[in-house]
Amino acid sequence: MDVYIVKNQEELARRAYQIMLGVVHSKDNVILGLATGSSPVGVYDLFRQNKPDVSHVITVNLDEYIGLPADHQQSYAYFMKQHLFNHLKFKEVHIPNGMNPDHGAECARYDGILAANIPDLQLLAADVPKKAFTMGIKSIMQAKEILLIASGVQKAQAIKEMLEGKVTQEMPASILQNHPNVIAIIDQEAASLIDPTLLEQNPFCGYDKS
Ligand SMILES: N[C@@H]1[C@@H](O)[C@H](O)[C@@H](COP(=O)(O)O)O[C@@H]1O
Repeated sequence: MDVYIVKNQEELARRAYQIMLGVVHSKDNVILGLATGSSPVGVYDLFRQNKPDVSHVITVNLDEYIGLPADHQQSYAYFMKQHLFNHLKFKEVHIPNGMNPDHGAECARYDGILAANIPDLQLLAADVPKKAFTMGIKSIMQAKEILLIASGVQKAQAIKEMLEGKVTQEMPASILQNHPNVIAIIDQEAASLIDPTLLEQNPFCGYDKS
């Protein structure tokens, strides 16, 4: 895993955008796996501002709440439209259909697994469903390249465990230790608990002091 530590969320978004743009420009058919949540918002802002040609790019989102239609403001489909899909013309965009009553069929269709194991789901608003369709770890591990971004002190313990701990289901991101092509961009707050000797010993670790 190549780990880059950057100053703040703005720098993180800039670096992540550059890497994604490199992938977008690298060939005629590109498939991007995309997430929602707060982490990629700055990256999507840069896509909207710069409007690169993505007419050859297919996107596949990670997840969707079961029971929410795509036009519901809490749905991930709505989030993606607001932040990205209403502003750039992709070749195709794919998000699990939260309204498919046949969950097995929807999982099969999306090559994912039923009932997302999202640890903080109970912290979400009461009107948000407790279950989601999500891409499985196996599918994620089949990606040719994985870009992980993390910012803020609230991610520090998870980042430490992901990099330093053993590979375990309790810390799903730890499995990325076994993927051959991962770039992690982490801001200083999220990197604050990483053992400094790990950073010194790892030739792939970069530390951006700018
Ligand atoms: N559906 C999204 C996920 O795709 C995302 O990985 C997660 C992380 O959110 P954050 O970046 O806010 O930590 O949020 C939601 O659950």
